[in-house]
Amino acid sequence: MRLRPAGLAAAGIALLAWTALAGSEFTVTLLDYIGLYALVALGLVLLTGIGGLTSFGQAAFVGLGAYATAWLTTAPLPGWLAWTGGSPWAGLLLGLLITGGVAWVLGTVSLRLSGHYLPLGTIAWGLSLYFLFGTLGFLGGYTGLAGVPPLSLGGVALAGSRQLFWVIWAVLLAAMLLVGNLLDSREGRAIRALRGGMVMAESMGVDTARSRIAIFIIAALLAGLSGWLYAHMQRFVNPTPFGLPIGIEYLFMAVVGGAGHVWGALLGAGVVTLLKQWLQDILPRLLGESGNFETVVFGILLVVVLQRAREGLWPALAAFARRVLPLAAARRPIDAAAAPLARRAPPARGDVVLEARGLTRRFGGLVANDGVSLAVRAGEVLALIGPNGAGKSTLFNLLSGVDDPSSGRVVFRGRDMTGRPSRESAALGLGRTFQHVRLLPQMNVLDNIAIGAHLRGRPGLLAGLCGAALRLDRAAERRLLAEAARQARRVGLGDDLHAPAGALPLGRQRMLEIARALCADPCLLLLDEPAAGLRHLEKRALAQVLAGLRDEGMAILLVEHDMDFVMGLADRVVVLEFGRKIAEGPPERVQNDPRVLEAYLGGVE
Ligand SMILES: Nc1ncnc2c1ncn2[C@@H]1O[C@H](COP(=O)(O)OP(=O)(O)OP(=O)(O)O)[C@@H](O)[C@H]1O
Repeated sequence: MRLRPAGLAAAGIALLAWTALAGSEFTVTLLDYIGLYALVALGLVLLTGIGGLTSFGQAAFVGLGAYATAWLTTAPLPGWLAWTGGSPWAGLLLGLLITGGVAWVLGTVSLRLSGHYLPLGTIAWGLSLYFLFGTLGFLGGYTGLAGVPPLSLGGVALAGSRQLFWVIWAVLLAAMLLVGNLLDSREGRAIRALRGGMVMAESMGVDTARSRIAIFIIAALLAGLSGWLYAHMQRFVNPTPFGLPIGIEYLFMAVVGGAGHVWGALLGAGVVTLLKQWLQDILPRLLGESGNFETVVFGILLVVVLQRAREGLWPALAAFARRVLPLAAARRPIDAAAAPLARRAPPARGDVVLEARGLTRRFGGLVANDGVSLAVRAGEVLALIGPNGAGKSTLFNLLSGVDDPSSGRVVFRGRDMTGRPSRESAALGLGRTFQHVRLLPQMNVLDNIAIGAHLRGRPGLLAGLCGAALRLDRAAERRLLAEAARQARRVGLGDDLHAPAGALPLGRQRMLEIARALCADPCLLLLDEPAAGLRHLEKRALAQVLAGLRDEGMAILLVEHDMDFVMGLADRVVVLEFGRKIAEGPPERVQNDPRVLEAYLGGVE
């Protein structure tokens, strides 16, 4: 008999409940702290491990949640808040509102930063909020606010750690369930796509700025929720637990546990909290003097984890469990009977789909594209060729909305798309692949392909996030996955649906990118060197797929260096040299054009 992961989780929860009932006061208090820390680490899993945005400032959001409720429940309230009666539940509402609002403002400002500037930005506001907590008189300065009342449910005060245990862990498990649901959805794929790079995500139609803000706010709300529980557990708040060192510790928990996995948050919080406790006991005894030696050990451990198990402990633990336990594979069934997704009205064969009108792109003094014009029609394959550095990739970026021309216009399906973001072209039916494949290697083939269908399931962001978290999106999700499976089969990936995309050989990864583009129901495909790195048979299969798509009326523009591939497939060829178009026409004519031979061979006798 095979064990189901959900069964294992239920056994773990039962063990936890038993520990809470039978364990000592000390053990239960430790479990309470693990639960509180895991809530914050869960936000970091979403934000950092999955969304790729590193934050050192989460402790400050915990502080906002804690101070909001501590103030509301202890201070003399102004008239407009009198209706709350100083209730902890109103404190929760206020805390979440303040945390969400501050996160929205900070996110709007700091998520514009990229690379290492973003973590530096989070350190800056993490420090600022910490000092703000200590400076504001009505928050009690560095002494803090005392006399915070306990939570009460149905008239029963939850004053002890044993009673609070049930609340903390119920909140944590519910949050883990909701975040897990969210990640297993259309919005979740969009969030995961952020890690594959903004260019890829935007090309699939994801509004990356909105998705980044959304996960930033969700992570902050989870931290604020933890702060609320913390304040009513401690019954006292001061700034110390909300400073930068604790912010770093939260990140440490997520990284150690496995920042890319929901369960990694719990594992990391558990391991770090227990280890810290143990080290604080044992190190002073071993060394014969007191001090924060555990911090030194944590620093060393972090280096070891980053070197030896960069993905954290959870993937290693899961792999071990798969080896020793008869675990059932978690495969989502594909509902072949799911209603097909709606399709866009295709352009008539022969209609101009995409036009470049006098495109020029200058990089300083270098003119990478110089007044290039071309048109791609429905039902044809147009190949863009030219020696290295001729300006093909630059033109591709202009046509797909990744870059803006210095002058000239891009017209797609009759609309001027010059200067518009690539997701708007994607919405109009432009699908693309990349010169260097961009996919999510850990995610399976099916989900990678389904990212392409992002714009074909269309609830707004908030409805999408809530619907996914509450599993209200299952019917739509079945249709998206059925479509992804259909496209996978179309390019010959039908047997690889559940394999991690990173495990495929390069040729099949390129096919995956084509299936992902097809999943968007495009009328134009831009393929950047699709045959690069493919073996002979793979190239033949690719040519067959592309010829089939052309016969269905697809417009295809491809950049390619492999001349046999181009000449066998293309209906027309455009040749660039030094950024200028030097020839255009059917393959046989272009092949014999003296200017083309000159460009490629450096002259003809
Ligand atoms: N972001 C940039 N900044 C400065 N110069 C650039 C930039 N992108 C491209 N270039 C320059 O523009 C010219 C055209 O480059 P591009 O990559 O478009 O050529 P290509 O035909 O795609 O070459 P390859 O076949 O080698 O990929 C090159 O001289 C390149 O160095």
